[in-house]
Amino acid sequence: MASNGVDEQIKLVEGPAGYVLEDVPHLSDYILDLPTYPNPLQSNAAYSVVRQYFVDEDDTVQEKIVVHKDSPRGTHFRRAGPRQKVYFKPSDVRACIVTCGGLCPGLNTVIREIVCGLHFMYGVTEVIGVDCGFRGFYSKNTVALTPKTVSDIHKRGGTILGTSRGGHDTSKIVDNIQDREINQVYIIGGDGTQKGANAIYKEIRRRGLKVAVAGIPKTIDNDIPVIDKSFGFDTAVEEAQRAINAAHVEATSVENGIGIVKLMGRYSGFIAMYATLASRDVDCCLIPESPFYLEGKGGLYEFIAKRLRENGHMVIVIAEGAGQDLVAESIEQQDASGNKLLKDVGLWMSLKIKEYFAKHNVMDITLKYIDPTYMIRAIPANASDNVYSTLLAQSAVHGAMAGYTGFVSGLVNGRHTYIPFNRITERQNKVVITDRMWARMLSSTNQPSFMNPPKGTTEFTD
Ligand SMILES: Nc1ncnc2c1ncn2[C@@H]1O[C@H](COP(=O)(O)OP(=O)(O)OP(=O)(O)O)[C@@H](O)[C@H]1O
Ligand SMILES: O=P(O)(O)OC[C@H]1O[C@](O)(CO)[C@@H](O)[C@@H]1O
Ligand SMILES: [Mg+2]
Repeated sequence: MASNGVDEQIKLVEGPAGYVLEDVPHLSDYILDLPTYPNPLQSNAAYSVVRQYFVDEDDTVQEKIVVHKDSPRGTHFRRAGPRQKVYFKPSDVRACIVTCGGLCPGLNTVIREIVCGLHFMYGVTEVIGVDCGFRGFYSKNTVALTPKTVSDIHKRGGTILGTSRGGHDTSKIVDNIQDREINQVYIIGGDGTQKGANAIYKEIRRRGLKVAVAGIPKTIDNDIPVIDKSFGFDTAVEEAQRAINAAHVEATSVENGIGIVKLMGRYSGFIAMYATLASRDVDCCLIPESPFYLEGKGGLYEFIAKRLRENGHMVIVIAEGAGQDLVAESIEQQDASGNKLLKDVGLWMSLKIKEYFAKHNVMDITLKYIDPTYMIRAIPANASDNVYSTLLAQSAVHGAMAGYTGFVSGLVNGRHTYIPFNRITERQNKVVITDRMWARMLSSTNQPSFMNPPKGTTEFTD
């Protein structure tokens, strides 16, 4: 095994033909002579009939599956799933679960399936929930979680544990983990949360504790890299259809009707792009990754006037992070986690359009602005996200029981894997506007590319 020796977390294993495994840490990397136990699943009636239920230690999943005949084999991740041996005696396990960051459909499903997976697959009975995010470790009481208490929570939106932004104090959190004799920590949250989880893992390792830290990436914006998509994303896109439909009905019911829908997406426009593609009623989709301008040739005002003349109505979907540089602002504000607080670009754009059409006497318009922001994330997961969340949770449980730590459970090319924290926190996933998906979206709306703002007009102001 080759380790780069720079960061104890990065474990690289190289093989023939350019094969690289970006492996995840294991408790045995820093604690010697750990005892192992046979996996209780071997005698579980549901699983023992499955041939090859246990994952081979050497199974890995390739990151890039489109290759040429001479391509190197490239990066791989460890395949998730149950191992023959586990590193925890079930009766010794004391697990905890925490949810942090914004809400996302499926959070309760993940909580439920960690509790039920630990209980029914491994016979673990001690699972506690941390109240209200990271700060709950040191400022709140915990709640006992049993299969009974979580049995129907997947039907509810939100998180039964509560969530928060800010309040991450690594040493206080790890002190608390130590004091409560917790030895498995399941951390559900987005990019910020997983950075926090990484810090917790590193501190636990520095103290030499036998505590497995497993992350389950959560982001409604789909902005976590490497993984195929995040749980809850499908549900959010589906719910966004209701707002787009409403905007379309409003716009088509009047002369020169314009419906504007603002959707979530702080830095990444995935929800807006997929919701637009799914709907086919959208005339223009604006996302943070693709700057646009209002005035002049090729600008938004010109396009709106053209569409209204052609069709008599139009629908615009705008991601909340789009066009932020257009919205005049003096003081930049942040939330408790340090995330930039955004201006309401949907409202701003609605006012600008109304003002422009009135001032220039272009035509009489009727504009309705719909902001379903929190409605698309405060709902229970749909069927597909429920199944997906279940498998992510079960993978995390299998990984922690097998002694892996410092990892997130994630889907890569349709297979469940364990990915080291650093790989998902080092950058954000964004819509690549030179990729085919954005081109498909453009061809569905036939909107301007906004690539060539006319000279003389201020590029990003009106
Ligand atoms: N770099 C960091 N190191 C340690 N903790 C962090 C870091 N960034 C954020 N956190 C903590 O993680 C938690 C959640 O962070 P944040 O509010 O940014 O949400 P998130 O996990 O990114 O989810 P989302 O943005 O999808 O809603 C907060 O408690 C915050 O203090
Ligand atoms: O208002 P809150 O709860 O901070 O959450 C808003 C943010 O959360 C996100 O959904 C990410 O989870 C962003 O798209 C959005 O800007
Ligand atoms: Mg975030």
